[in-house]
Amino acid sequence: MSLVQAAQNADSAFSEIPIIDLTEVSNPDPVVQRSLAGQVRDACINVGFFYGTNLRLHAFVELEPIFTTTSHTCIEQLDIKKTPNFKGYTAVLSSNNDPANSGDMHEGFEFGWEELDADKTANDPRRANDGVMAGANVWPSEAPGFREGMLPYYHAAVHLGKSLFPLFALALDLPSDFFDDKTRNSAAIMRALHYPPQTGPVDDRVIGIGAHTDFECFTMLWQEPGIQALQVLNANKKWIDAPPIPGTLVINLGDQFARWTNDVFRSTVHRAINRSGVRRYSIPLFFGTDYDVRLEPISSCVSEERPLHYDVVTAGEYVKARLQATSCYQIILKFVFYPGLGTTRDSSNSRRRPASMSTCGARNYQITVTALWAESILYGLYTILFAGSVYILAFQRPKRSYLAISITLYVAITASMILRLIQILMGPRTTTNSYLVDGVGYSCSSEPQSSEEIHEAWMTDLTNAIIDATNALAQIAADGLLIYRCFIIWNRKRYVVLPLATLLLATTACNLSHVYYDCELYKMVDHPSLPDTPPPRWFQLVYLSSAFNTTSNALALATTLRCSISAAARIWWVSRELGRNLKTLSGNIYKSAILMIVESGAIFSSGLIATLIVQQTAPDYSVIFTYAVNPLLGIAPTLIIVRVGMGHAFEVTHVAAFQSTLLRAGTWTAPTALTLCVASSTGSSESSACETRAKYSPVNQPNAVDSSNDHDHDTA
Ligand SMILES: O=C(O)CCC(=O)C(=O)O
Ligand SMILES: [Fe+2]
Repeated sequence: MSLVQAAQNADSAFSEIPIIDLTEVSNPDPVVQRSLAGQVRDACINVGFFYGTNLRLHAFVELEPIFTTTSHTCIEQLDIKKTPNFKGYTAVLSSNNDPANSGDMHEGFEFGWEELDADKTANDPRRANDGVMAGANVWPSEAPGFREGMLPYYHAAVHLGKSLFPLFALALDLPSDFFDDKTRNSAAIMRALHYPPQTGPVDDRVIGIGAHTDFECFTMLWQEPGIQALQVLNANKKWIDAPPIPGTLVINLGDQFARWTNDVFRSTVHRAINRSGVRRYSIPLFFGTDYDVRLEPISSCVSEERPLHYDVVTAGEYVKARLQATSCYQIILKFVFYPGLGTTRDSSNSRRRPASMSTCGARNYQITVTALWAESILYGLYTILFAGSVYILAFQRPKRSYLAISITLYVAITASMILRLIQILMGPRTTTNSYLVDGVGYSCSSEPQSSEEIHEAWMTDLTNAIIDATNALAQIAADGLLIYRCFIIWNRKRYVVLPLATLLLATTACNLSHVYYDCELYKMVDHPSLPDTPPPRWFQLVYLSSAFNTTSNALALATTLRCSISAAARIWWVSRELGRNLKTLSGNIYKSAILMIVESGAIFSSGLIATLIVQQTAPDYSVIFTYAVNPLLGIAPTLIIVRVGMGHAFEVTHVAAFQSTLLRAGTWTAPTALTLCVASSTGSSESSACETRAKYSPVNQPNAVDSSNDHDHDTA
């Protein structure tokens, strides 16, 4: 009978799970293999589950310490939501396998391939291809025996799992080595699960593990003897018990096989409820193909009467989408801080110390209040500076554009501060009941969010979108000014500012994309029929928004830093040359340093760098820096604007005449083409320009300078 015919005639109203003796699983005799494959084929087509007996695999793993002795602080550090690769600890109720349910009543610990000698795994090139799971396992430091106990069992189970693939291949009328090149990297994930007992009336929406299918090729499940919990759904929608049978493993098919076989092999729905009155342990090993393998249907499983059931995706894409939908159930909020740098994750899965859940509750509130204080104090200083800039520039018509930049910056930064304040005042639960990892806010409690919390989360997402837009505007104004100043300081050399302008353009494009995806996110959560579990598009949007935010932050930092370095370098060089040649600057080193810091916008770049460092080293406190850096974005350019207004700004103008004057006077020794003058920036301050020159010129010949070249080049 063909596979398609067998599937059409399948009898899936089973009342028990078949048992297959796998003693001979490694016997190469084709007759033995075919007989075994026949039994496997029947079980896979009709039930999707079977018990394997005589496996010579001994799971004796002591799970007690990991779930009872290990301290909560230790284990919470390894929360799966804080690791970048879905490995680590899952708390009770923090995953949800059945979208109709409210959370799974189990906790678990998840890990993947690792050599017993951990150093070997780190350098194993085969592991580079582990898709969403790529990256090291995490192990609880307080239970060192856990790793040593689990890994030998893991290796033995993976070995056994590999030996089952030829049987599945033969069962599908394929050559026995069909899966060899698709299972080179053992995409095998093991979970140690602990089910607390559920006694008394049990809410059907909160059970051990809700109804689900597994997502890999097949699962090999060890169950603690003597405790019934696992149930399998038959075609009559009846739950059939699959009790533990000593010496066996339950083997069930997952969605990868269902996709590959166009549902000829069944990925059967199952669940677990521990009503035994005592806690229960189980250890599933989810065995998939390599993540880059495309789940293309086997041709013998597709026909006219059985058309294609699924789109083709890679195993990695499929597993990732399912993992996200299951384990991120609690993520409702999305915060992105400016300038951010709220998210600094690089996409290469590099591990960083996550913000810990210890910032939840009152502590988070305290940190937020401290951050607000820091921001307010700096904002106060900024306001004084801004008022000063308006006072100085209000009557200087040629400098109207400086005044416009100062006002734009102040309005944008004030708006973002006010919005942030509104966000905090309107979202007290969010402030006290969430923690941040990589720019995504998580609820601290494992309870599903109340409608008030969800409402607050919407508000947060909305205000975030607006704050991001105002920050984008402030960024353009601030960086635009810095770049323009560089242009002036570098004597209008285009090659200096063109790369900076390109960087600013790229930053703006990323910022706008970031705002766009924030708005899309808001639109999505604002929908009246928001599903309990975030749909895949939600994750896509969070990912895109975060990716653009990270990129724009990186570009903004690059732009600001390059501007600061270019300006500071030029100022330093010019001052040094002056000092060396005119020999009167030695007393002004201090002044030059201040000049370099203020006029290069280094105050802001230093703030950004400090924020990044704190995010990496003490992420719990990074909020304080993230808030404080906001007014700095205004302070740095406004300081420059004030100096320009007062006629003290550093200008390197085209004063060949000055140089030649000095040369003529025999005081100029630099062989370079340095053309410089420290002067004020307006035509009206001509005298102060000359004074400055006079001060720097030992021969005191200001009148010899051709002032016609010396008029303000800076009438932006
Ligand atoms: O623990 C069990 O019995 C079932 C576990 C399971 O189905 C799973 O983790 O996918
Ligand atoms: Fe399962």
